[in-house]
Amino acid sequence: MESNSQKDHSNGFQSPFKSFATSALHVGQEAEQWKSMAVVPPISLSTTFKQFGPGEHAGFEYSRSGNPTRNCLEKAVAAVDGAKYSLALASGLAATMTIAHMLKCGDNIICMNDVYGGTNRYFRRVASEMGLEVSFVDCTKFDCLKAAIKPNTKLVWVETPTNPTMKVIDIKGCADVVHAHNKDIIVVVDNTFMSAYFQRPLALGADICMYSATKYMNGHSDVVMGLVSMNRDDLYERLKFLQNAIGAVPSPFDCYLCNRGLKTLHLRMKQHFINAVAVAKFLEADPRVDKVVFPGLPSHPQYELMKRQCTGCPGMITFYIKGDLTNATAFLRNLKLFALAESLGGYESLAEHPAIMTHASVPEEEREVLGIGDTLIRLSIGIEDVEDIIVDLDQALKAARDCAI
Ligand SMILES: Cc1ncc(COP(=O)(O)O)c(C=O)c1O
Ligand SMILES: N[C@@H](CC[Se]C[C@H](N)C(=O)O)C(=O)O
Repeated sequence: MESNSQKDHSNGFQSPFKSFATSALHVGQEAEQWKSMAVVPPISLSTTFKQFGPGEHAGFEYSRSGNPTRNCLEKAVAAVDGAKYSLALASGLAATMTIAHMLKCGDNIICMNDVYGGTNRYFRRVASEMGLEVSFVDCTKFDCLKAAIKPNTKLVWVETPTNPTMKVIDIKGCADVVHAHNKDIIVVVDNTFMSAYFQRPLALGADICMYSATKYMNGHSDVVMGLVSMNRDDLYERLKFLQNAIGAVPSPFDCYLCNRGLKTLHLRMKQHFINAVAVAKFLEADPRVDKVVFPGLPSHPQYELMKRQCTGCPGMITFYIKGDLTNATAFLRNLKLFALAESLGGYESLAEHPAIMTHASVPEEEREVLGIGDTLIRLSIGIEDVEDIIVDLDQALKAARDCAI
């Protein structure tokens, strides 16, 4: 992260990370690593690799344990995360599961009380069933976090901004609280919403930076993948072992695609940011909208924190439409340019209803407490022409209002 004096004063966020694009394009992609001198890493589909003698090989033995195309991706991701190491897994949830396998029966995990529905479901209905103890805590409040740490706490899991209510967690503050208590507690940040371009959790004190690469990191809605980056040698050794021992690895073709997607991450994120600010301003000024939650607007309660810990803001906007479920449904049904679909972070605009779709797995009472109600709509603003995005939202809001008349 650049120092305060190097801030980009045009928008108040931190300056972009130095040589981000150059690293994304070149680290791990050296043509010299291939006999063919291929400039674009080849897709290495072979499941196995010939050995010179038993146990004597050229760096690869079996594709689950290590794959040349996956290596290229992992090196590029480590570089853009400012990390020493990165590992690719079969999905974001496979990454979560692999991280959870570092713990043992009876260990405690503190998880931010507002996280992606599938993460909540994994911790509550899978990890808990296997003997891990999980406490859901509001990590935006350091007092609550501090009070929740127990002698058996081994891992703290936060997501920022949270999916879908966009609460922002102070990563450095959180890591400081946890590590002051016990430096061995592993702080994991789910960086899916921000991508490596806008936020570097490791530089802020986190031990592991994790992604659903299905989203912005790949950015083309055509790959399901997870990524984990870290600096600590011990964490890398353990996770590399688990990557192979559990075996939730991505295919070489998916690694190729994600590696390619990463090459335009900086360009995509800049456009997502520009488009999202315009859309958030449009929605905020619209009388058919009750409330907009977008961390890139001064109206967001943690806007100052966002500017302190991020270099910008992605295309994720949550808003509460006026009316009830009928209006929310009419809005979503009438969108034309936006697809009504789960997922986010692709080049195309998507809209969804978290209570019915992505967060249906969160118990209803918890959803209510978190504000994931009938009128909450989540948008993933794509990189189309922003005027067209706004025209589409405007006509769908009109249809939503008219359906109540
Ligand atoms: C913030 C966040 N983390 C993790 C996941 C899980 O990722 P995946 O779908 O790639 O398993 C998702 C979405 O599914 C998500 O939105
Ligand atoms: N993280 C994505 C994925 C959505 Se939910 C997927 C599926 N229905 C499930 O329950 O696992 C998002 O859009 O937030």
